[in-house]
Amino acid sequence: MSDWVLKGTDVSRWYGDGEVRVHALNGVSFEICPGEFVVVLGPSGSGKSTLLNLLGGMDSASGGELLYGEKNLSEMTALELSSYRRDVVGFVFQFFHLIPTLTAKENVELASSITPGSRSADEVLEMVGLAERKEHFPAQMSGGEQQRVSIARAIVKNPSILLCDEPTGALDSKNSLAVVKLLLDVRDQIGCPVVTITHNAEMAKVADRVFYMKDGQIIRVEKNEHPLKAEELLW
Ligand SMILES: Nc1ncnc2c1ncn2[C@@H]1O[C@H](COP(=O)(O)OP(=O)(O)OP(=O)(O)O)[C@@H](O)[C@H]1O
Repeated sequence: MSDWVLKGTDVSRWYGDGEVRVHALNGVSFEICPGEFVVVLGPSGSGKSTLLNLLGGMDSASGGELLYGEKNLSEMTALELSSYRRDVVGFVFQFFHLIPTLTAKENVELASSITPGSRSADEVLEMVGLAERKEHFPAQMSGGEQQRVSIARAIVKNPSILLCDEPTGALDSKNSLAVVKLLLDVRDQIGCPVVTITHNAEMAKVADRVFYMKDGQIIRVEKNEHPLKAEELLW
């Protein structure tokens, strides 16, 4: 068994051609290891979302190799990539993206219904502390609660990797801390690695490793020997 879940070697993503070519990602190499919590930090335009989209199979690299097990994501067929997104990856977005006409439980069940081997919606809603609110619609819930539902929706599939794009970006400090704590709990209970983009450098203190990005490159990887607990953060 390999000691990584995803491994990128010289991964690039560019848009356009000739003089107008934009290098969103410029030859990055990295590994995402089992059970680790990775925070990706960097200024706007540094390539964070591009990297996350490649890891999630929502976009394909222009060059280099991105391996999940023995499979290069860039060489997968559309059908294989679709299964990868459905069965392997859990996504959490800044603005939750819940379906407004479905209850919390129905939002979660929609995800479990398309993925074989999923957990039960009741179980994961309990895990995220929303057992009492599962029949509520998104509009009847706070932003923090909606993000909890979106985390439940991501983990009900038993993902092999959880990807989060600014999961606290739309939340106040109290709810942000609760979401960080929940993501750490999820990592501990499900055991999947978590990769999260943030603009908040404080969040990096709970990470096992921090990827610092600039101009389409990972310019530094920092390993935290003693990651903080969510309760210790000064948000
Ligand atoms: N579809 C696209 N076509 C052309 N250029 C793009 C496209 N997507 C991203 N880019 C460019 O690639 C670079 C990296 O963008 P990316 O969204 O990955 O940065 P980011 O670090 O996530 O930024 P932010 O923090 O603002 O979300 C930027 O210069 C961006 O303008």
